[in-house]
Order: sequence, then C-alpha cells, then structure tokens
Amino acid sequence: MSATKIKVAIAGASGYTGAELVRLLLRHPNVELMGVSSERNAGMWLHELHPQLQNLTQIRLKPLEEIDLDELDTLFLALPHRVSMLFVEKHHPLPCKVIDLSGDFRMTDTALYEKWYQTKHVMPALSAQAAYGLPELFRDQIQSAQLIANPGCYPTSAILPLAPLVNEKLIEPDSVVIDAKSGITGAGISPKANTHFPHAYDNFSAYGMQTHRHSPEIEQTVQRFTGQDVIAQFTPHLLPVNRGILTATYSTCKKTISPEALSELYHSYYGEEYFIRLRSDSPQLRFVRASNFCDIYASYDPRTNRIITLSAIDNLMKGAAGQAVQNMNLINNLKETTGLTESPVCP
Ligand SMILES: NC(=O)C1=CN([C@@H]2O[C@H](COP(=O)(O)OP(=O)(O)OC[C@H]3O[C@@H](n4cnc5c(N)ncnc54)[C@H](OP(=O)(O)O)[C@@H]3O)[C@@H](O)[C@H]2O)C=CC1
Ligand SMILES: CC(=O)N[C@@H](CCC(=O)OP(=O)(O)O)C(=O)O
Repeated sequence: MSATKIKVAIAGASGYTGAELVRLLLRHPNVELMGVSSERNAGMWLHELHPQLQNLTQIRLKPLEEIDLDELDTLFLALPHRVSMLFVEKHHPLPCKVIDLSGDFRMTDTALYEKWYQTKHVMPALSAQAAYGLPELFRDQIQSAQLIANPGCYPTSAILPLAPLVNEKLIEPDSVVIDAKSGITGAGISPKANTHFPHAYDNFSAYGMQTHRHSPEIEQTVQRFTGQDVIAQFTPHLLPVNRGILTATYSTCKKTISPEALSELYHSYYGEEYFIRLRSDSPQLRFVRASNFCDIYASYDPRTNRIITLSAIDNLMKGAAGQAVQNMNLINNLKETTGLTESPVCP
C-alpha cells in the first residue's frame, strides 16, 4: 500500500450504511480499509455476512473496541444514535477525525436533541463544535473539523431545496410543509414490525407525524445556514422500495417569481455543485439509485402562490454513506468527488 493512502475504519460495518461505506471505500483510489466492526458478527469474514462483497475484500469483522484508533486518519461511525455518542465520550479525545452517521452530533442545541431523541446528551460541548456534514452548504466548516455530524437522509433531501428559498427571503419561513417518502433500508438492517415484508410490501403509509426527530434537524440546519427561524411541518412515509427518498416541499411565497428567476436562483447556489442536478421536471428515484446525486426540481404555482420543490436522493448514498465519503474527501484534502462518480444504477 502506498504511504499516501488514507487509513480508515468503519464502526458498524454489518449494517446497511456500513456495508455501503465498504462498497464505496473498496473502490476509492486513496483509501486503505484498516478495520470493520460488528459486535454480533465479530470473527466472520465481511463477505460471509455481505455475500455481494465476495472476491472484493478479505477482511474480518471485529468488535468495535478492537479497532486500533491510533493507526487511523478517519473513523466512520455507522452506529445507532446514543451508541455513537457513548463511544466518542469513552475515547475522547479521539486520535483521528470522526465522521458520525448517527444523529448524535447534528444538533448544536442539545436541549433540542434531548427532547426529540428522548435521551440525555453526554457531550454537549462537543456537539456544539461538530461540523454539519452537508458540503454544499457548510464546506468551509467541514474542511477544518475534527468531528463531522453526517446529516440525516430526510434532512439532506429537504434542506438542499429549501435553503436557497429561505436565504433569499422568498418564502414565509413558517409556511413550510415537507412531505417525504423513503425506501425501507432507511430503517436499518434489523427487522421491525413496520418494515416486515407483509406490512411494507404492496403498501404505503405515513409515520412519525409531529414526532420525527428530523423536524428539528431540518429547522435548525436551515436556521444555521440562513440565520432565519423556520417552522416546517414534516411527515415521512415508508415507500416499498429498497433505496431512495423522494421529498416534496410546499412553501407560501412572499412575492411572485418567474420560472426563469427561480431557475436562476437555484443555478446561482448549485450550478457549480457536481452532486446537485437541477432538473426541469420531476426527479425519479431510479435516476439517482446507488449514486451520490441529489436531483432537484422547483416550480412556482401562481394559483396557490406556493413554491413546490421535489428532490430525489439515494438514502444510503447522498443520505448517508456517499455523503460521508464526500466529507472524508474534504477533510483529507482530496477532490470532493473522488470515488463517487459512478453512474446511477438504472433501471
Ligand atoms: N439507513 C439509512 O438510510 C440511514 C441511516 N443513518 C444513520 O446511520 C447509522 C447506521 O444506520 P444503519 O446502517 O441503517 O443501521 P443498521 O441497523 O443497519 O446497522 C447498525 C450497526 O451498528 C452496530 N451496532 C448496533 N449496536 C451496537 C453497539 N451497542 N455497539 C457496537 N455496534 C453496534 C451493528 O452491529 P451488530 O452487527 O453488532 O448488530 C450494525 O453494524 C444510524 O445512526 C442511522 O440512524 C443516517 C442516514 C441514513
Ligand atoms: C425509513 C426510515 O425508517 N427512515 C429512518 C431515517 C433514517 C435516518 O436518516 O436516520 P438518522 O437521522 O437516525 O440517522 C427513520 O425515519 O427513522
């Protein structure tokens, strides 16, 4: 291995986002995968647990505490919330940079975290210092951060289309409605009642109305970027597909806007962003599947005086592992797109 490779490990490689990180990092030209963890499957070859990886890797899963943190440049935490935070607390200060895929360090206001996650935050000071890992909006903070809070999947799909509208004071900030639909891998690998095949297949249902922890994450992050308070009515839905999130947002306008001006607005924010593709009609999950793209479409309806946005991401990619690799590239001074330019898998 070349000495210039970035040494990384994945805590939680037996899960969905952990496996997606493995898939991406194995083909990343500047990365050496040093360790992968699982508690329940420690000792197994990774490809025994994830047969899709056979012939691609020869690495064994080991318990999290056996990962040698001192040899790493970057550690990915693909663990449930609270587990992440307790690990970081135990090893604080960590000798490497950390990209946490859980929600534990996303809220600068830990009182909000405690309210919505129904658990005590053990490192509030560190949470206030963590960078929110949405590169298109917070690139400068990410580049110099030791700890990156990788965004939630629904928040990524909602914040990217909403931020320009709020920042330009185009919409009433308390009028935002977010209607989002996620594939089932968003719920993680462990079986749950609502993701059980007969419940999820051939069905479509809402959940988490008024209680989902992504409401405060979306509101706080838009505030962090724009300086304006936002109130968002967010309802997630479980879509019977493996991957993908399609999110619609509806916001009342403060003033009318022409289609050309709306298009110009989005191009001024995202025209140079490789991973954001501005569309002229409704995005589709199949066009972003297995890729790090976020496809966005926006239109103004003069009849209702609302701006409607539609966005599509792959929840395991731009919603989790792909974005985490984008962040890893940034903090290690690599080109942001390295290892992330494979075409979406369509159909
Ligand atoms: N799935 C998605 O689309 C997204 C997920 N996220 C977040 O990313 C994180 C990982 O999600 P996901 O991959 O879906 O989760 P999974 O449930 O699929 O995987 C969880 C992983 O955490 C490990 N783990 C669980 N408990 C412990 C523990 N006490 N100590 C050590 N390891 C433990 C599991 O290992 P073991 O083999 O021992 O069970 C497994 O590897 C979560 O915080 C999730 O909220 C964020 C954005 C999108
Ligand atoms: C379909 C589904 O169940 N999705 C998950 C969101 C996954 C995610 O982004 O979770 P974190 O914010 O916890 O990291 C949920 O609604 O809880």
